[in-house]
Order: sequence, then structure tokens, then C-alpha cells
Amino acid sequence: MPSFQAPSPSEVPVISLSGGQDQSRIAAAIKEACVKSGFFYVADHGVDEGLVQATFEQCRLFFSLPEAEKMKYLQDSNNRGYTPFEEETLDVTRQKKGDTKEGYYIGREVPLDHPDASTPLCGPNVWPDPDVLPLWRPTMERYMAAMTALALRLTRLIGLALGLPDGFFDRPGMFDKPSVFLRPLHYNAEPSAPEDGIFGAGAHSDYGMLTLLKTDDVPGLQICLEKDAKVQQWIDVPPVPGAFIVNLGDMLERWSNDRFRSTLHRVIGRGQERYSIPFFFEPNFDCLVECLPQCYSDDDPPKYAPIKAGHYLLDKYGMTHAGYKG
Ligand SMILES: O=C(O)CCC(=O)C(=O)O
Ligand SMILES: [Fe+2]
Repeated sequence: MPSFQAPSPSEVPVISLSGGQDQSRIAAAIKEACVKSGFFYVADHGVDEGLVQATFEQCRLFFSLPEAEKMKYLQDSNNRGYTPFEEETLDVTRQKKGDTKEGYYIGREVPLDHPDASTPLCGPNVWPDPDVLPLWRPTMERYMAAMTALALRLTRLIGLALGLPDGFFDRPGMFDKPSVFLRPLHYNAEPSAPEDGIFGAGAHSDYGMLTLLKTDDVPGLQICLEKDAKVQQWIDVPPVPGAFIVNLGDMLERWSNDRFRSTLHRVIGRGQERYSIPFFFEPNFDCLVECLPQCYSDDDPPKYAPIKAGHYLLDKYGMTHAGYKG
């Protein structure tokens, strides 16, 4: 028996965004994936593969700096910057120690004298010394811009998939000041041992609207489609060359009253180092996330109380990040 199982295309399909296709056909494919697993791959997305590779190259350079250099860029009160190994514990119920990964948070660049800088998690980024890593900032900024554009495109398709009026998520107050976080990650080679509470990344669902994930070619990501099953079944979601993995977050699950799924996932280390680059796309800090009228009825009332997107995020950071000083 293999120790893992790869997803069937019906669970985690590859969806092409290539031009010339009818948007409603793409939206229909996205809808099916969002309902089934909340995970899909996107292909033909238009993001330059050279930019992706350049971003991985910067990640390898940063994470191989001496620990003392990396610690100069330790996460600040907005949770921007470097998070050391085991700083984050994504599954506090099962983990005996923090995730066997280090990371680096980069958000929307907001100068200190801008009024938005008083919003929690907003402000200037922490950037490594350009004498040490001259290409880090320009590369990360280009990659973030490409991810933000792709995430907005997918958000519109998700609006279509939910049967929302045209432009629903484009209204002011929703994603015009999005909380975006690019978070290069580096997993060490420590093998995970689920029975001992050791994980690359503990089981969790993501918090926001959607995540765009690019990984190197080392597998490790797994999803669980039935989190309440007596024995959880974990399905591998391997990298697909040229594609991004897209998964939905809790905000969209709440908006859609569970019609679209924010699925539990984790990373299992198999004795090899691994790099991945998630990009988290979340609504404006003050956006109120409440059940959409299209997603409830008398027989199926709203399951979640309305919540401000930013407050939900702050709660999660408080629970999982030992170094978060917000
Ligand atoms: O590294 C991965 O493949 C997934 C990381 C992840 O799930 C996360 O950071 O939320
Ligand atoms: Fe995740």
C-alpha cells in the first residue's frame, strides 16, 4: 500500500485560464472544484515562469544566509519579516513543537506617514539589506504584483461561480486595499512524524479569500476532505509543472455558508528540504464578511456570524505565531 494517495482530477482538477475561452465555462469548472475540495490547479495563467524561478532563487539565497543575518529582519509588530523555524504552530491541538519551517512575510507596502499605516498588519515591509540581497525587493515586488493580478482575476471568476452580480467583489471596501501576504517558506529536512506531533506545517485551513501556492518539485502538501472523519484520510497534492495550486480560505467559506470549502491541509516532510511560496489574498482589513444572500435560505440559515476580515486574521495570528507582537 502506498503511504499516500494522489488526488483524482475530479478532486483537484487542473483548470486552464487560457484566453479565448468562455468565462462562464471557466467559472463552472471553478465552481465544481470549490464545492468538491476547495483546491484546484490553474494553468495558462500568464505568469512568467522566469519570474517564478527568479523568486525561488531569491528564497534560496535568503534562507541560506547565516541565522544572525536573518534575525536582523525578524517579524515586526505588523508580522512582516522573518519567522524562524518552529515559530509558527499551525495545529496547536496536535503539534508537540512548531512547524519545521522558516518563513518571511511581505505585505502591501504602506509608508509610515500614510493614514492606512495605523491599521493593524499594515505598514512598510521589512526588507533585507540591499547590499546583502540586492534583488530580493524588486523580485518580490514583481512577484507580488503578478500574484495580486491573478488573485483578482480568480476572485471575479469565483463571483461568477457563486452567481453574484457582476463586479460584486470589485466594490469599494472589499478588495481595493487587500491584505496580501507573500510568504516564502523553507522547510528543513527533518522528517515529519504525525504520531509524535512533528509536522512541516500542521493541519490548518487558510484564513482569507484564496491562496496561490507555488512549490518546488519536492512533494509534501496533503489535503483532508473530511476533517471530522474518525480516521482522517490525507491526499497528496503534488506540484504540477507550470501550474499554481489554488485553495480557498475561511473568509470565502463563511461568505458562501460552506458551499465553497476551505479545506484542511498540512505539509509532511519526507527527509528533504523544500521551498514553497504561498501568496495569501485576503479582503480589506475592515471588510465585513457575512453570509451572501445567494447562499442561505429558510432551510439553510447562515452558519457564521458576520466578522471583520482583519479581526479574524489577527485572532489566527495570535493563536499560531509565537513571535507575533501585535
Ligand atoms: O508549503 C506548502 O506547500 C503549504 C503551506 C501552507 O499551507 C501555508 O503556509 O498556509
Ligand atoms: Fe495553508
